[in-house]
Amino acid sequence: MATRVRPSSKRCTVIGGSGFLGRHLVERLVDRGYTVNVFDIRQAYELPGVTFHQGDLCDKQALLVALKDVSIVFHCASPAPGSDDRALFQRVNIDGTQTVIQACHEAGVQKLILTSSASVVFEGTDIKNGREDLPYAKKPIDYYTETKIQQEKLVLEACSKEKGFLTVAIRPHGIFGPRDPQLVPILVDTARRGKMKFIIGDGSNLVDFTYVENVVHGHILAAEHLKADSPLCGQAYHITNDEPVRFWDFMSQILVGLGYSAPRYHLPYTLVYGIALLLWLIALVLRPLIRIKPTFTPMRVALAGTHHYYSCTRAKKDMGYQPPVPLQEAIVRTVESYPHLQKGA
Ligand SMILES: NC(=O)C1=CN([C@@H]2O[C@H](COP(=O)(O)OP(=O)(O)OC[C@H]3O[C@@H](n4cnc5c(N)ncnc54)[C@H](O)[C@@H]3O)[C@@H](O)[C@H]2O)C=CC1
Ligand SMILES: CC(C)=CCC[C@@H](C)[C@H]1CC[C@H]2C3=C(CC[C@]12C)[C@@]1(C)CCC(=O)C[C@@H]1CC3
Repeated sequence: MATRVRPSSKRCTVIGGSGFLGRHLVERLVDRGYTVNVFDIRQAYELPGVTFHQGDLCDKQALLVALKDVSIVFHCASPAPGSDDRALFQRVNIDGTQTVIQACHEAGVQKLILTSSASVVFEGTDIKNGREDLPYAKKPIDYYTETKIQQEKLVLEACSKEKGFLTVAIRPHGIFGPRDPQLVPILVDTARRGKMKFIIGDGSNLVDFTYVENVVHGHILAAEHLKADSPLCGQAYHITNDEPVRFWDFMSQILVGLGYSAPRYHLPYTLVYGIALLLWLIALVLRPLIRIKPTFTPMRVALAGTHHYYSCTRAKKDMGYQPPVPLQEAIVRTVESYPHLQKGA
């Protein structure tokens, strides 16, 4: 009689492993002696010891090939948050995550670690030291967040000790670091277009920005602590730098580090939010004729002008999380990693 071989606990697949976070995660897993498969719609790099599987996570048959003999799956794929394609978010983040769960069951995967987002509780108003038991946002700030909420619920509800399938969700916030295609490049682009002169509000709002290696550390700790008798099963965990910083101080440090001027002039939050909302509506109405992408979307204004920082107490208690890279060192490493974005480069 054929017996099913239990996959090694150090064989894993990273869905979204070609992305910013995914690639850092893959590199760290390889360093720690894991055998890694990457599943992604694109192959962005090559790495010895890593097997790439190119495919769409909505395609179960393609996924099953990448999940063969694997015990841990990290799911960190998502369309870019800036997209306004609602159907794409629904297809990938909700339907696709259902497909991932189904494929994990069929392939005999034991653990699924989802990259969620701390924004699942954010409605555009202040959150100070928010804990994981805050309710999900009733009015999420965009389609991305709306589908991240549904995605997290699907993954956490799928956790079943009886079936031997354990799940956990990691909620990072404002990830930054080398190779990030989003935060620093958008910031520099805005500065180069002369639009980084203004501070929205009084500039005292505190926000979490999380260095990518700390986010990776949180994912690996979660995978290694997730056991049938552990408190992690079916739970969500904030993973941040645990050093809330003034949003505008953080942005200014990056800008000045790259040779640009820090924003100086204050504008009232409600005025900027109102203008951003108006521009967004105009862009929506004109969409059949012309595609306009405003720099200051209501979502970015809300993120730039409110307090939103989160407590990591649960992750510290249940998995011994401490951010290995402090914020100041993380900023220095990040600035040094973008010589091509320096002013005048
Ligand atoms: N960047 C940030 O500040 C934050 C990100 N997150 C979450 O972290 C995760 C990773 O984000 P990033 O690395 O920043 O994004 P990224 O855009 O760099 O990486 C996402 C990867 O998913 C892949 N992908 C997209 N659709 C796919 C599909 N249908 N099938 C297979 N692969 C697909 C992309 O090709 C890409 O390589 C996402 O789930 C995101 O929601 C959460 C909080 C903050
Ligand atoms: C005002 C201005 C032009 C700022 C530029 C920086 C922004 C692009 C980032 C500041 C906070 C970031 C952030 C995210 C994306 C990039 C920023 C808006 C997320 C929306 C990415 C996806 C998430 O899950 C939550 C993040 C919150 C913070």
